Amino acid sequence: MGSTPPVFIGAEEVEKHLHRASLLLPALEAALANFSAGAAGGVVQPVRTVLPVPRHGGYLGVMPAYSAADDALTTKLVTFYEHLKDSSVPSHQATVLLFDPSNGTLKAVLDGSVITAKRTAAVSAIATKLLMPAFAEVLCILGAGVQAYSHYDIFTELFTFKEVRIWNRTKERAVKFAGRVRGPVRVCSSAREAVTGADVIVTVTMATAPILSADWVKPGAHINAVGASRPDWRELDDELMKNSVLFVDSRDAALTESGDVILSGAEIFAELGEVLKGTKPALPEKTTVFKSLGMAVEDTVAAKFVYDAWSAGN
Ligand SMILES: NC(=O)C1=CN([C@@H]2O[C@H](COP(=O)(O)OP(=O)(O)OC[C@H]3O[C@@H](n4cnc5c(N)ncnc54)[C@H](OP(=O)(O)O)[C@@H]3O)[C@@H](O)[C@H]2O)C=CC1
Ligand SMILES: O=C([O-])C1=[NH+]CCC1
Repeated sequence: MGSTPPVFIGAEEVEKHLHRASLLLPALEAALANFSAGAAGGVVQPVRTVLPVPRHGGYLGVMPAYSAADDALTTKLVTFYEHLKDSSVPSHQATVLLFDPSNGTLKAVLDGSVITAKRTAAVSAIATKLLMPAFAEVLCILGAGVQAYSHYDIFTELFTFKEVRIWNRTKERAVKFAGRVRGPVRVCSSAREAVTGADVIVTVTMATAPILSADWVKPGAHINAVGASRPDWRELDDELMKNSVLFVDSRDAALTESGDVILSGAEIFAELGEVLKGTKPALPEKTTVFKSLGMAVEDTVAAKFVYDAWSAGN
C-alpha cells in the first residue's frame, strides 16, 4: 500500500557523490547540445519564473526541466537575496526535486546549493575550453564567494595557468580565498589590476552595475560572465558587450534576464550548445564573452548524476 516516500539527499551526501565538478562534464555537454537542438534534442525547459520578494530584496527562481536523453524530470527552487544582514546565511539557497518521469512520483529531494555551485562552474569550464585563446596563462576571478571557489577548483583542475589572480569588493574575503585554496593566488587591489593581461576572466559577483570595463581587457581574452542575472543588473560595460563575440547558454533566457545583454543591445552570436553541436564556430582568436544565466536542464542532469550514484551505494 502507498508509494515509497522520497529520499532526502543533503549537502554532505551531494558533495560526497559529486566531489569534483568535472564529473558532470559529459552530461552537461550533452545537455547543452540537446537544449540547442530544439525539439529534436528532447529538452523541455521554459525560461525560469523569477518571483521578486521586494520587501526583503530577494528572488525565488522556479526552474523545471525534462531531458528525454536522460529520461530525467526535475525542478529546482532557488532563492537569491541581495544585501543579507546575516552574513552566515548564503545569498543563494537551492533545492532540487527529482521525479519519476514515467508516473510523476517524487523520488528525491536534493540539496541544490552544491549542485548549483558545481554545475555552473563546469559549464563555464566547457565554455572556456572552447573559447579561450590558444596560449592562456593568466586566470582572473572577480568575486570571492561560493562561485569563485567552485570556478577556481574546476579551472585549476582542467587548465594549466601560470598565474591566478583575484579581486573582490571586500579585500579581506579575497585574502581569505587566497589562503584557503590549494595553489598560489595573487590578491589584487583593483579589478583593473586583476584583469590587465588576463587571458581568461570569470565574473562571479552580485554587482548590479559594471565591474569590468572593455578598456582593461586584453584582445582575444575569454570572459565567463556568471553574475548579473536580472534584466537591470550588470557586470560588464556596454563596450565590452558590443565589441566581443557573445555566446549564451540560452538565447531566450539572455533576452529575458540578462541586463548585460538587454541593456547593451549586444548581438548574440551563438548558444554554447550550438558550438558543441558544431553548427556554430567557437572563434577562440577573438575576444569572447560567455554570458551564463544557468539552465534548469543543467540541474536535471546533475541531480540525476547524484541520485544514481547515491542509489548505487544504497
Ligand atoms: N549563471 C549561473 O548559472 C549562476 C549564476 N550565479 C550568480 O553568480 C554570482 C555569484 O554567486 P555566489 O558566489 O553564489 O554569491 P556569493 O554571495 O557567495 O558571493 C557574491 C560575491 O559578489 C560580491 N559582490 C556583491 N555585491 C557586489 C557589488 N555591488 N560589486 C562587486 N562585487 C559585489 C561579493 O563581494 P563582498 O565579499 O564584498 O560582499 C562576493 O564576492 C551571483 O550573481 C549569482 O546570482 C549563481 C548561481 C548560478
Ligand atoms: O541558475 C541558477 O541557479 C541561478 N542563476 C542566477 C541565480 C541562480
